Amino acid sequence: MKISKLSTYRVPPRWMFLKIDTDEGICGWGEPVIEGRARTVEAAVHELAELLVGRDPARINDLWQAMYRGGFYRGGAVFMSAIAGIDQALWDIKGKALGVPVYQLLGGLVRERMKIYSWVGGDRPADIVAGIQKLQALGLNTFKMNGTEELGMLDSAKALDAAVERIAGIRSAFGHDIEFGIDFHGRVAWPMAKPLLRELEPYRPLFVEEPVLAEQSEYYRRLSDMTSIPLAAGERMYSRFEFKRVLEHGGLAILQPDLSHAGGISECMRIASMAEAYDVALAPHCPLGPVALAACLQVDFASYNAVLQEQSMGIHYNQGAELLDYVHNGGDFSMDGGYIEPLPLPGLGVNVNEERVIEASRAVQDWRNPLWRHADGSVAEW
Ligand SMILES: O=C(O)[C@H](O)[C@@H](O)[C@@H](O)[C@H](O)CO
Ligand SMILES: [Mg+2]
Repeated sequence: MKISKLSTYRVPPRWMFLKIDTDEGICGWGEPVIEGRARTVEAAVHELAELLVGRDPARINDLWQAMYRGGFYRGGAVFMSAIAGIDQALWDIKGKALGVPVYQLLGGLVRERMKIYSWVGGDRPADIVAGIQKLQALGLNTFKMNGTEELGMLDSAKALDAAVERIAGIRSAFGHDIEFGIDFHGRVAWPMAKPLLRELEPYRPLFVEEPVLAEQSEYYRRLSDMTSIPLAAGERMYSRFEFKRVLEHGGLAILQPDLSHAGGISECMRIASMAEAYDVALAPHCPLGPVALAACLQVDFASYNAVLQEQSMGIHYNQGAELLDYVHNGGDFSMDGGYIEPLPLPGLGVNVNEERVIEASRAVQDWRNPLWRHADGSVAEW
């Protein structure tokens, strides 16, 4: 079998799908994208195609190494997202060619179902209690929300009180019948991370995500030493070579690699087992589409330390299309009771509605995250 063509489709809400065709009629799908930089990743995918067309798609490891090492420069969000989507599609082809779900090729199931969580509250966290009540009706009991709005490097007690009162309100509404993670989303700088974590301690969130920005990861250990709240990060780290340093330095209880940013299934399986060696849990990041989620689930079902899976159903970013709009087998992604079962179809387990993808790609707008500014006019972390 030989790779014959790579086609990319940027589609609403802010995703990109990659289709890899082969000379034997089997195709594979991937989801290479950096939210807000889809065209840049698209260019990277088509540059990498020069290494792939004419090659045997079964040789995933060699193709991965050639893409990663072959261009001298390596790593980073754009390049590793391009590799990630290509890797997903190669695993999809392999599974389809052998007639098995990818998790079978990764050693088989370690669990019967995978716990999922949903976003509530939007960019500026609001109406969280109502959001949780709506999803509780669907049987979900684990959620995530932004912890703050814009927050200055040195902000007021009032700003901290607003963040804490929001969380206190959740606990008074639901007690411990639900669990939730709080995403600091890179908005909290080192000077504010310590006081905010301390004030949130009594409400026992399941985790706090990106307590400081990934480029400040040397603080994870110091923050972890001063709080009992499990700290999580990983969506803005892009290979095992970055995760290695964070694991050695310590501080993170949960790694959140993104299957569409951190080199794909091949790389995230390696990151998962590195984390397990340090007794660190895995909770793949996935605010994206169905192919990215399917790739996450293949890793989740083959990784002992996978504990929680993000998915984008109802997320505030999904304007113009929803998680399952581009697939024929949406029923396989049932989340009743807050769990997903192994996807039954061979490959990644997604039956992509190609006609719908092509049609949607014709009228796509470029998505951009907002540029926030503080009251003094300086740029604020979004
Ligand atoms: O935890 C999450 O889902 C992420 O922080 C998410 O909000 C961002 O990755 C967003 O997709 C960037 O455009
Ligand atoms: Mg996050």
